[in-house]
Amino acid sequence: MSGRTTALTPPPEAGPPVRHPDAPAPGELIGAHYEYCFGCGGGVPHGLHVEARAGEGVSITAEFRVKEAHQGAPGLAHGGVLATALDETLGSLGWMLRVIAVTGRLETDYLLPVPVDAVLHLRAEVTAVHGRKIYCTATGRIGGPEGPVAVHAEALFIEVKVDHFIENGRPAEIQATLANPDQVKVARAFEVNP
Ligand SMILES: CCCCCCCCCCCCCC(=O)SCCNC(=O)CCNC(=O)[C@H](O)C(C)(C)COP(=O)(O)OP(=O)(O)OC[C@H]1O[C@@H](n2cnc3c(N)ncnc32)[C@H](O)[C@@H]1OP(=O)(O)O
Repeated sequence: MSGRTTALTPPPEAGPPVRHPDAPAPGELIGAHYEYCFGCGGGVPHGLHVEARAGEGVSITAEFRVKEAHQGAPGLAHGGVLATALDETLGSLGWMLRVIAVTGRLETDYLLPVPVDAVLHLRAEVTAVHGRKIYCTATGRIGGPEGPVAVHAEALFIEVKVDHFIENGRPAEIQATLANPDQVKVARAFEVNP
């Protein structure tokens, strides 16, 4: 890697993103990729429960309501939680490309404080792809989908195979995940064979 700016700037030979023909239709709700994901899983009581939908092109829209458990300062969302919401939305872009990808780099700008109970209206899109490297951006707005931008991120995701999780995850969770037909269905949706 040759420095921060370069890492988030696609090289000239990078190509435009291509929406996969089997990507979910615009507006379609994308379920949690893992029940115990802190960003989207329904099995995490204090999780973010980000709800993502397929967008136009290679984009995702999502919503996250800030709860009391997400505070950093009194009545305000913690910056790390907001970065998680951006990260989660960006991670869902894999559905549009039909690849599994993990965050390599995430750079976040915080423009406005986000109060508890506010809904963060998120939008992420892929800007370029180069080999396994997926360049993308995301914004989170408050006060409505067209409201002012409260947070903005530039990110680089790296495509991985399912082995990435099998080799690195804790065995108990990996075994439970692979024994769950719903989870296997999610993995198949990405055209990987667990
Ligand atoms: C069972 C089913 C499960 C389904 C689960 C769905 C999960 C979805 C989850 C979504 C949840 C939400 C999202 C989450 O929270 S994902 C969780 C947070 N992220 C991680 O845990 C990732 C941890 N990192 C790694 O595992 C490895 O470092 C990866 C896999 C990323 C790369 O290691 P790998 O050995 O594979 O590849 P490589 O090192 O040859 O690099 C390849 C290329 O990439 C470039 N590069 C690499 N890193 C960086 C960087 N930091 N900045 C700039 N560039 C970087 C590198 O220069 C090279 O470029 P080039 O030289 O080729 O030009």
